[in-house]
Amino acid sequence: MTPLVELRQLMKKHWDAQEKSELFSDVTTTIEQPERIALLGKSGQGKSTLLRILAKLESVDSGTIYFNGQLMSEVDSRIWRMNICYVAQQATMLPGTILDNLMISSKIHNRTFEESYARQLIKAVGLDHLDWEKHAGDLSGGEKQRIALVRSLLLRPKILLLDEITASLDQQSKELVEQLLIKFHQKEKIGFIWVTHDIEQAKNVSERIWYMEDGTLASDVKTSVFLDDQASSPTQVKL
Ligand SMILES: Nc1ncnc2c1ncn2[C@@H]1O[C@H](COP(=O)(O)OP(=O)(O)OP(=O)(O)O)[C@@H](O)[C@H]1O
Repeated sequence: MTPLVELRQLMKKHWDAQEKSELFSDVTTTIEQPERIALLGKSGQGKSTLLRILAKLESVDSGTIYFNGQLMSEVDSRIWRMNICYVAQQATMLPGTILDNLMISSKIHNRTFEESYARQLIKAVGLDHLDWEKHAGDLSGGEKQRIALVRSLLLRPKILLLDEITASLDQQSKELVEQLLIKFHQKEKIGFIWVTHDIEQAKNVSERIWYMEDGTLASDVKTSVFLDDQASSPTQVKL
C-alpha cells in the first residue's frame, strides 16, 4: 500500500555555514495512515522548519517528500496545502471579521462555506461566545490561535502540522483543543504532527513520537516506548 507521507533523506543547510553545515540531515520516515505524532526536541533543532518544509512554505536542500505516492515538487502548492495544513505558532488573522477569516479557506479553495460545521468547531474549541462580526485583529492571542485551527479544520485536510498551537492557551482551552484533535483523528481520520515542548501533552495526544536531536530524527517510536525509555533514563531526552 502507498504510504500517506514518505520523507527520504531530508537535509536542510544551516544558514550560518561557519557554525554548522546542516540544520538537520538524514530525516527519513514514513507515515502509513493518518497518525497522531508529537514532534519533540530542544529549541533550535529545526522542528518548526521541518513542519514548514512539509507545508511547502520552505524548501528542502536535498531529499524527497511524497504524499500519497506523489512527489511534493510535482504537486501544486494550493492542492498540497489543502491536504497538509500548517497552523503556525503565532496565528495570523487576515484583515476583516472572524467570519471573513473562517470563510477564507473555502473561498481560496472554491468550496462552499459550511457554516453549521464551522459553528460546531467554534463551540468545540470554546469560542461560541464570540460574535463573528467582530474584527479578528481585536481577538486575544489564544482566540486567534483557535480561529486559525478551525480555519484549517474546515478544509478537512489529511494531516495537520501544528506548531506549539496551545502555547498561549489556558489549561481548559488547551484540553478542549487536545480533545477536539483526538476526536478528529478518530472520526474524520485527520492525523497530525504536533510540535510541543510539553511531554504531558505529547503523552495525552500522540501515538507516536518523533524526537529531533543532534541535527536528525534521533528517535521515531511509539509514544509508550518513548515514555518507557524516558522513565528508565530521564536525562537522555532534552525538551
Ligand atoms: N536554513 C535554516 N532554516 C531555518 N532555521 C535555520 C536555518 N539555519 C539555521 N537556522 C536556525 O536554526 C533554528 C531553527 O529554528 P526552528 O524554529 O526550526 O527550531 P525548533 O526546533 O522549532 O525550535 P523551537 O523549539 O525553539 O521553536 C533557529 O535558531 C534558526 O535561526
